[in-house]
Amino acid sequence: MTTTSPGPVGPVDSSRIPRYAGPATFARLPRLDEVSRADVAVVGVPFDTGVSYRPGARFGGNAIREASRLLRPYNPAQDASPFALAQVADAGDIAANPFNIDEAVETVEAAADDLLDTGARLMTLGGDHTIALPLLRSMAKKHGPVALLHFDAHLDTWDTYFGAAYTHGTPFRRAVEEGILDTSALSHVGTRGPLYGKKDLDDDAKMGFGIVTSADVMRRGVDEVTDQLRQRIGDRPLYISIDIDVLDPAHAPGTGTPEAGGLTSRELLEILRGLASCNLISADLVEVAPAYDHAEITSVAASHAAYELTTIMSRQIAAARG
Ligand SMILES: N=C(N)NCCCC(=O)O
Ligand SMILES: [Zn+2]
Ligand SMILES: [Zn+2]
Repeated sequence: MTTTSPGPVGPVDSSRIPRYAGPATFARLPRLDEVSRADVAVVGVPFDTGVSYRPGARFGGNAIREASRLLRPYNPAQDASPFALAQVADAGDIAANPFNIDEAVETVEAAADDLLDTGARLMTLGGDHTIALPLLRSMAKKHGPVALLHFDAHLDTWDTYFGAAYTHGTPFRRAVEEGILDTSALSHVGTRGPLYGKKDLDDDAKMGFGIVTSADVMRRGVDEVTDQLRQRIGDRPLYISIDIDVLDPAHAPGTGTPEAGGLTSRELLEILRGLASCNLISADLVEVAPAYDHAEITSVAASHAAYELTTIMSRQIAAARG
């Protein structure tokens, strides 16, 4: 006897229920507890105790959910209906201790482990960049050391702040030290802005990172840059971490450590689309701080970036299923 599976539960139909009605989930998708399991779990991490300047990214995930109400089910840029190809669901938030960074890092890692154990890929909505470390630990337990594509104005490979090892400026140095990254495939994209000294760049290069600066994207163009990134990544398991401050403050004012001269949202979305053939195991999008936003500029851009990443993962899940 053959049983026909009902297929993925998609978003609320905005032609029947106005898109501004009801509590927000990412893209109006079902909650994880409303479906039996998810291929892609969108999960929030409301945590911002690791920031060095403006706080507020603890509210980022919910701001992105609110801004994502306008996402529609068909993605023409990738010719795909991501929420029909795979079950994407909103897994709610990981409750991380705001008064104890070490404990919060452990909580995020354990929660990510639990979600990965169900076979889901993660689309994590931050939160500040500290959370990339426990997420990468969890990825490495499942996949071994992973390739990293890091979109950010900042290197985030600094050593410590005020003696603290776990901060939003230090996750990738910790990750390299812990051996959880594949150091033959590490790239920063969108880097710019003043540093503490030239040594920041020397240290970063010694860790294995290649840099595509924000100015490189402008001079060389999206296609050439994306080709280069694809070649460096190959077919390795890839984790993408997007700090929304990779965008120019004109495109993302709502963030904690803004730097002038960044990418446009169009450039970011096009680079992401160009990575659709990579083996994307999970991704995060961090540092949206809605108190500094205007008219949801930042959270709309973030919701679209998360939509492209989700589309890439859904397509790959569907392709692997055959
Ligand atoms: N990860 C982000 N957004 N920023 C890191 C900036 C670290 C600093 O204050 O030098
Ligand atoms: Zn940054
Ligand atoms: Zn960052």
